[in-house]
Amino acid sequence: MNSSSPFKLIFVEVHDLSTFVKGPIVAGFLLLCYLILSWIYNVWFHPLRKYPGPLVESVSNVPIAWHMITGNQYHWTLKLHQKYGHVVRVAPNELSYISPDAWKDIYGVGSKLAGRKWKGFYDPRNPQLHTMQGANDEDHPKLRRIFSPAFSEKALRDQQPMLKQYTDALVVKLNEWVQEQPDKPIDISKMYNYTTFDIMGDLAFGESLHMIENMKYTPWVATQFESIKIGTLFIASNYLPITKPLLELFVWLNREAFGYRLKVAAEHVDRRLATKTAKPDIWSLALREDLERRLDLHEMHTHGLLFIVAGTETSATALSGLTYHLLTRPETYENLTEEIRNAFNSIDEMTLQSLAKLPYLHDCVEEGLRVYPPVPIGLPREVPPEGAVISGQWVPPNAVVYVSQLPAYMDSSNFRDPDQFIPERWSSPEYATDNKNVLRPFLVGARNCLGQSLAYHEIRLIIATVLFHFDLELQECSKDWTEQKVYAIWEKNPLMVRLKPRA
Ligand code: HEM
Repeated sequence: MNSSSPFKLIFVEVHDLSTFVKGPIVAGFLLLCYLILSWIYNVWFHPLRKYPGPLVESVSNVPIAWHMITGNQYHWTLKLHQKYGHVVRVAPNELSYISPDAWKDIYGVGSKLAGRKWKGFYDPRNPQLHTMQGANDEDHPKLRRIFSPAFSEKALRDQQPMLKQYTDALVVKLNEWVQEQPDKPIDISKMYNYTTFDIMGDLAFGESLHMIENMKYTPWVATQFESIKIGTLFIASNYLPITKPLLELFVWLNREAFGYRLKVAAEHVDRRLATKTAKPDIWSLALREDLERRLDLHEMHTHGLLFIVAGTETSATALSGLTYHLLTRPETYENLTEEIRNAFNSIDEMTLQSLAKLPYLHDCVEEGLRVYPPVPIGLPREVPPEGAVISGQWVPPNAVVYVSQLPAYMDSSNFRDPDQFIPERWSSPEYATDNKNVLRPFLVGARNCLGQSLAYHEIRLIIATVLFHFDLELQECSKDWTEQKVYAIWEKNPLMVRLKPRA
């Protein structure tokens, strides 16, 4: 035996073992060879080798998958950007950006990447993607044209009575709470969720989900949070293909549960379609006669599901973040409350249009979206076969790229005092050097958020209604409320506040 050759040593010794033991040893050896070769390739030959990033992240997908499943992706990406600058190689084939120009290059109008949603993140089996959100570049504008009239300023004006109906119901419930148990704190974040779900139920299904009324989630709505969290496991498995068979088995074993979300959405949509109603909801505008593209029944169901997923938790998250930050900065809270209470003598005077004109409310909402964006991570796109120039640098085909939202908003190269909640930065010359156009919580370009105007109206109306009627006090147990995990979206903790009817 030649003792100078370790490979020979292994093979000779393996040769003497039983086949039962030999198999795993050979497989392990081959796996090790594969890993070493791929590490060498990733460091010295990979087309992204020139991009800055830590060595381990550049050679292996384990760190990104780990941070994803432990809910730590945002904090980890932020640290990497603070160390390596505006673009970081966060995984062998993946780049994260935090510069304003990257928004335009990746998602902007005319970008060839905008519609190339990375399948590792946007799983084609997810029914929510059998919609405009998952449509190709040819079909997307046609589908979007079907629904955009339902989100126009005119439609939103028509929907105002419905929006006010739910904010009134919220006030009734909050008043009942205060009268029955004046000293007992309430989870205001949950109340916001109930409100946005009831509103979207009305818009997408023509009926309330009765969550404000019952003060609890329906089982169907509760599965939305679980499914998003489980979804993170599926995304992570794309980085570690070895785990895929296990997850596939899990899907197969739970196939009924996976179908449940679409099934219930379909029942709601069917009920709405069977109702002849003059209500100005989404379907009254989406089923017009003059359309070049018609939806089949499955697409109606999947779009119903999309609106509920996209248009509820997001707005409620923005509201919760805004409320928390207002309550941690008493001066700001008082200024905003004063602006709202001075602007209206009664709640009936409060309209979507009048709220949109309140300057301090505007600045607070923008700042709330900056420090606590509902989608804090990056939404990945795949570079097309011809490659692309992003933020002034060439990126090779098939690389996965995105702008990481919260890391971009928390970086001192974009904002002065980035981790402070300072609404004044949106209007004061003191903050003129802030890179304000990096704030894109609704994305940019043709694939941006269809419900952006609705979301702004909802956020303004709900926060203004609450502050008009009540004084709020943050409870000690929620002092560190933003210390939360992120599973694509925030895993929100209860936001406990004490309410007092305004004096
Ligand atoms: C603060 C609240 C909201 C935020 C931050 C937000 C953010 C976003 C973002 C980042 C996207 C792009 C998703 C992607 O590329 O994967 C998106 C898409 C979308 N959002 Fe929102 N959203 C909000 C509220 C709403 C509301 C109230 C609706 C109403 C139903 C809505 C409906 C949609 C739809 C339909 C899309 C898909 C658009 C397309 O693919 O063309 N969103 N939203």
